[in-house]
Amino acid sequence: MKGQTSKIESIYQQVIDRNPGETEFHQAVREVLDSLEPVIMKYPKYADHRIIERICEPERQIIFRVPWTDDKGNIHINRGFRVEFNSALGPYKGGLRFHESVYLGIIKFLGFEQIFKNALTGMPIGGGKGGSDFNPKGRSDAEIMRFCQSFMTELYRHLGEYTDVPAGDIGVGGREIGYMFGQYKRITNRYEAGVLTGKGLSWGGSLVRTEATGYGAVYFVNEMLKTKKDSFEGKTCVVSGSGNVAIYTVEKINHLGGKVVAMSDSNGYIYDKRGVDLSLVKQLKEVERRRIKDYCDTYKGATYVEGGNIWEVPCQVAMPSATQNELDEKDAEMLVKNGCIAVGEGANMPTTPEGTKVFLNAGVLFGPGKAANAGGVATSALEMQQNASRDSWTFEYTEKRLHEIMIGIHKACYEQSAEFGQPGNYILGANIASFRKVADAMISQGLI
Ligand SMILES: NC(=O)C1=CN([C@@H]2O[C@H](COP(=O)(O)OP(=O)(O)OC[C@H]3O[C@@H](n4cnc5c(N)ncnc54)[C@H](OP(=O)(O)O)[C@@H]3O)[C@@H](O)[C@H]2O)C=CC1
Ligand SMILES: N=C(CCC(=O)O)C(=O)O
Repeated sequence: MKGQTSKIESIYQQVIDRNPGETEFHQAVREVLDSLEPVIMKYPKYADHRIIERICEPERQIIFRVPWTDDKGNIHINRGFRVEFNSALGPYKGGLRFHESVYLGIIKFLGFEQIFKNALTGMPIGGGKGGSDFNPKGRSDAEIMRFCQSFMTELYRHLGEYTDVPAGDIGVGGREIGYMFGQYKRITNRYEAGVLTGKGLSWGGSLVRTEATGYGAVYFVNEMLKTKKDSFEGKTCVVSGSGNVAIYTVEKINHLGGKVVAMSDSNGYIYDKRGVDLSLVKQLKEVERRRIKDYCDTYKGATYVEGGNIWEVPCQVAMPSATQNELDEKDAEMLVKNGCIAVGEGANMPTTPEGTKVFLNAGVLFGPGKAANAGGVATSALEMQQNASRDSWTFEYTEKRLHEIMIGIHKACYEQSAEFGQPGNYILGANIASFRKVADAMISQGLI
């Protein structure tokens, strides 16, 4: 065992040395590698083929300039990224993030996570991610359109339904996907519906895709609760964020009898002890693109805490659905003290390693993002399937498929955690189940 530990340690050190300063990428790699020692012991073939070293190195990293003009005619220059991380299981598949904090390290953490998340879905999709340091907040539709057109004018040459298929993430929703799809179609002169997912419903989009990540995260947590003969019924919940993932996490919690008392955005959080009025949050966020604090203009009984930490709100189920490393060790200790029994990561890597340790040591049911939030990309793959067969399914059928996929992910994670001696450790189970799938495909496809 000692030999394998030092082997994995030296691989991790190599990743740090080769990718200096990319701390979020290092963190994502560390979490997976920490699960792999028993796998390498049991199946030495993965070490023989140096699979871990190969999986930690992206197949391709694309960086490009994105010039655009604002409504006053001023010129702006942003940087675009697409990391095509691993295509062992299918075309690169993963979102695009438009946020001022984006740099290569963020895209590589997201792309690395995506490899394993996509593998867990059981769908034929590889892992990739992209985006830009462009901040869409406060920009007009016309400015967003011009940015998206410029971004796609460079990226299109790397995309294709059988090559690389982007979708949304932070700052990229239906509006942005529409503008990028239009530019792709104009340049290529092809209606290649499967090249982007999250499309509009009237032109190739899939029902349930908007709801999928949030619904799926709740389905996953519900499966964890069922192992303890429990459910969302009557549970007080907190959901961070108020974007696509957060909104539909709240919706499905409400469907299952839970009550969400707090939501947030990057300026602060609202608390409504009666349960957040989701229709108002949708109006504020999806239609008017306003701040969550405006919720209190309508509901005087609700409170808004500017710059507040949402994890100070007592709850039984916490669903971090905003961004990476938003929930740290102190937050986890506070949640456990206040009676939290389950956590579902709707966001990608929202809990710090120290926070995760607190939850695991306290016996909290913990659903890691690569498993819990896989419903979004799974439904993207269902969109690709519909596009490929020029078909469009009903909401009920698509949601049933999504639910079955999430039940399957939970089962695979639980079984692998039990096989490797830690039943209910979903981090271990998710990492091992997904790694083995990707690694076996990589071995079959030769040294490429
Ligand atoms: N969209 C998808 O299909 C999937 C998304 N995810 C992950 O879910 C998370 C949310 O994504 P999504 O809902 O699509 O994005 P949205 O842009 O729709 O919403 C993001 C939400 O998180 C908040 N937020 C973003 N950055 C920060 C920050 N640095 N600090 C505090 N709050 C922040 C935003 O607040 P504000 O408006 O103030 O910026 C907003 O409320 C991300 O981690 C994403 O990677 C995971 C799987 C699928
Ligand atoms: N942003 C997403 C969705 C990716 C996709 O639907 O291709 C994610 O899984 O993190």
